[in-house]
Amino acid sequence: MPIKTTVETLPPFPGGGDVDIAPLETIDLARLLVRDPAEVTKLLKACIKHGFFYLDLQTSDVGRKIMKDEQEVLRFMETYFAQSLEKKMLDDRQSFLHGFKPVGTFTGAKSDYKDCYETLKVARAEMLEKSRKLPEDVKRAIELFESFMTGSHSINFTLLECLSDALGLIGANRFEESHRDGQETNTCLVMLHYPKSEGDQNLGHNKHTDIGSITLLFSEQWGLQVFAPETQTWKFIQPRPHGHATINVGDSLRFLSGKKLNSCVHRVIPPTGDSQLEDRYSIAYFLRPENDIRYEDADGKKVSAAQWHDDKYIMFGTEYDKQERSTMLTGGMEMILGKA
Ligand SMILES: O=C(O)CCC(=O)C(=O)O
Ligand SMILES: [Fe+2]
Repeated sequence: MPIKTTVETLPPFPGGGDVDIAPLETIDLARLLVRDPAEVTKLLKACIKHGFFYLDLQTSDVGRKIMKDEQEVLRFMETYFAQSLEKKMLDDRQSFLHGFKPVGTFTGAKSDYKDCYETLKVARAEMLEKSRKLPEDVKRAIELFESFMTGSHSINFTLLECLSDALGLIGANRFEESHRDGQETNTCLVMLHYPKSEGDQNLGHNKHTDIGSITLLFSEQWGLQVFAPETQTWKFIQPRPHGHATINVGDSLRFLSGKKLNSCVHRVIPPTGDSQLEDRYSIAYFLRPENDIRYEDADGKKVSAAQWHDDKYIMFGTEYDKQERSTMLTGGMEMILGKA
């Protein structure tokens, strides 16, 4: 019997008082796997309206397997990130796609702050070829990473196929055709750690839309917020551990859909205010299109997926006021949703 997530078992809000929670839809993976027409329509609606939803993983084998792997990846992360900065910096490849990134590389969740998270990235291509360049700790747990990333990829691909069906796309216009196996891509796994910290100049993860097509996100802890157009305020996403992933549409899928699908503007801030009172961990699998695929960006300019990826990462590190003057950070969504 699958364990069902109930409201009673969900983690309470650590900030105390009332919390404004984003009303996200829940989509059932098992129903999508059999292409249940009502569930496929529900998926499309969620991707048009908010571009953010929960995916129930409890009802299918692939879902239950990924939940099990996720627990092991979290244990891996606790051990990995507990190492000294000096040791982790050995995995820094000065890359947006591979290896370690220290805290403070990008702008933070408020002006004058830098980000408050470190990451370890594993690109799908390097995992598939079991590259010698992979971080040593990842190599030692290669079976886990292979299983987790294969499962994540197949779940995201199911979503992609269902969205192509729902939009009636055929032939080369189907989304799968811009995400073909064997083509160069920036698809990757990112493990994020927000270290416990108090009163310094680092805060959360600045507002943004995701670069790629579909993000499969796991976090058991509070901190993730979405900008709600109906109230023009930030709302927290209720973490739903042991049962659900959070999915969001990224810029690339929005652009590939001719801007029919929407992506959500989101950020991470400590639920207790200005300081991160506990270590927070999250895991994101970013499905991205082939590097050579071209689409029209938020300003109507033709750009390749690889260029959008690199330019957006550069924007993540650019000063606040320059970010505010560009449509890049939020993929043009602020023109639709309102300014976050
Ligand atoms: O840490 C999180 O929950 C979200 C991270 C995120 O939005 C991202 O890495 O794009
Ligand atoms: Fe994100």
